[in-house]
Amino acid sequence: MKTSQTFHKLMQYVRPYWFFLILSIGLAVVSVVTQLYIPILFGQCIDCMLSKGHVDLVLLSTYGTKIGILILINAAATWVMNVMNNHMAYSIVKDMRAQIMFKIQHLPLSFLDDHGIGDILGRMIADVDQISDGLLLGFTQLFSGIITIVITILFMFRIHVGISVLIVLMSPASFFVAKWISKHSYHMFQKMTQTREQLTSYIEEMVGNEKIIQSFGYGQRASQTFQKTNEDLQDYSQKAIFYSSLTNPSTRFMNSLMYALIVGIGSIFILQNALTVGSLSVLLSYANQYMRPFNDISSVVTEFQNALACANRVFEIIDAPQESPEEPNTLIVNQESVDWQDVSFSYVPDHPLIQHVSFHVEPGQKIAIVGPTGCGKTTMINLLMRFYEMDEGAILIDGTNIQNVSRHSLRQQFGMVLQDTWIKDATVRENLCMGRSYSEAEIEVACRSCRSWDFIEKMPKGLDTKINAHSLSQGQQQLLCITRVMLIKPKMLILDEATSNIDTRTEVLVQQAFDTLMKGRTSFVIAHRLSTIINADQILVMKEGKIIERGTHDDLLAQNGFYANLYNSQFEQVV
Ligand SMILES: Nc1ncnc2c1ncn2[C@@H]1O[C@H](COP(=O)(O)OP(=O)(O)OP(=O)(O)O)[C@@H](O)[C@H]1O
Repeated sequence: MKTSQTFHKLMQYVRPYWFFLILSIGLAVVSVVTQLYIPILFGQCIDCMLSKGHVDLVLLSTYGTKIGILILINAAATWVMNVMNNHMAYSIVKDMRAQIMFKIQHLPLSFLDDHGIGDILGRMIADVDQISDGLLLGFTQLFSGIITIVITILFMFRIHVGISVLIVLMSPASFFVAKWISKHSYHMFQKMTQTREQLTSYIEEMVGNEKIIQSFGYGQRASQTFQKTNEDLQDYSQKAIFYSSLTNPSTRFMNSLMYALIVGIGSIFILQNALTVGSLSVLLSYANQYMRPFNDISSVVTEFQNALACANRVFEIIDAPQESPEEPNTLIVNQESVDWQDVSFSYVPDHPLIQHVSFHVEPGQKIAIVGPTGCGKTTMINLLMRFYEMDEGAILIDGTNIQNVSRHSLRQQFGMVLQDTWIKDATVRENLCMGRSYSEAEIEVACRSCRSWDFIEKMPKGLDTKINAHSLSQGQQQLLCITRVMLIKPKMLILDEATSNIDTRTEVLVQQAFDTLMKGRTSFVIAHRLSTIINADQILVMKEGKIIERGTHDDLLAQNGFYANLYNSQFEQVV
């Protein structure tokens, strides 16, 4: 997106706060006018001091009082303006984060899969903070800076046209120096933001998987990669700061040159009686006031450019195409029969994955999907739940095409227990109920039937014990997740069996809990251990996205094909 487009989009977030913006600009005018009038009064004070022993004290005290009042008005206006600006900047940032959060919930899963959590976190937290800093600086310094420049020119020209023209002509020099520097720093700020993003993702990945890293002895390699990215970040940050820190000294140098020139030329005008000493002091003070916003604006521009780079990344999320609009129809399920009709799908165009898959599931049947890793088992579930939309074919539930009903009503029919358990930092009860209300008896029955009551009962406060993912074993987490689904009483089930990292005794419990849950429900089971699906009504054997064999366990063993091989090899391993 072009910088002007990003700026325009950013301004749309400012629009709801137009009242505060106008108030802030009004207060900036008051602050600038009072600030500029004070030097005039000081100049008049100087001209009251005619010579040694000749001071007009009455006039001096009148000017003194006026100066005092103006200082008070200036302080009050500046303070209220800052409060307004803070309110605007933080409100805009709040709106932006809310919109990103909303958007994330409506983005297709493919966007989240492609970008990763670290990247999205970085955009939502660090980038939005940077936008807030840029906006705050923009509101506080850009507006008052521009107003200062305009009003100072008017005040200066009233005092002496010649010197005012000199000041106005010389001022762009320092501005262009600053602009040249900020162009270079923008590039570095962009690299700095990208690298910071990489670092966030990397830390998140490494800390989240610390146990695996330790067990593989990958720590040193991980540290080296971390160190390289960390050093890059240091390098880009230092370069960005190096360029941007050049702005102030170089513009100040240009200003000092101009200051010296005004004093030289001004003294000639005083000698010719065309200017008083007081007026020259006012002009010098104005030259200073006039140049300050240029210096401020140049550093604001640098900061604002950084904010625009971040805004660009934030808008990439906000503007990303949403999931296709929801169908108004609701899926009503009575029988729970499922039909897959010639379904094909690929994540990447021209790389077909699921190819012409068709099968029929009778109500209440248990369907097991087996096959080597990467054959597309999880993808089948992604299509059934419409996390991804199929390219061809149709899936019908009780004769209704799932494409023609709302995703929400489709997903409501299913209870899912996945390998990755999700335990909130909350009480056992909150983890089980997930915002719904159940009676104490309902919870206990569900817990008992799903074999989780034994360990919940032993907890210090039972259902009201606070838990998190680290305070429970993998098996206990699984049992809680199964109980959670049991409480919802879904019509159909999707189970991704996670029996690999739990002990044999708990595995038996989990299996019993799964069996209880599946009783009478149409269930899709992604099976990793074939011993757990021997009693499935239909086993679909997948290879490279196609169903290559199907039937019951006994049918498939009798076929003595791929499944029989797979089963025998697992069985041999166990023996
Ligand atoms: N979001 C994605 N974008 C692109 N390719 C993907 C995506 N998700 C999965 N794949 C690829 O699709 C193929 C099938 O993945 P899938 O997760 O369905 O396999 P699986 O049979 O469930 O494997 P496993 O048994 O290891 O869980 C794999 O080659 C995988 O790399």
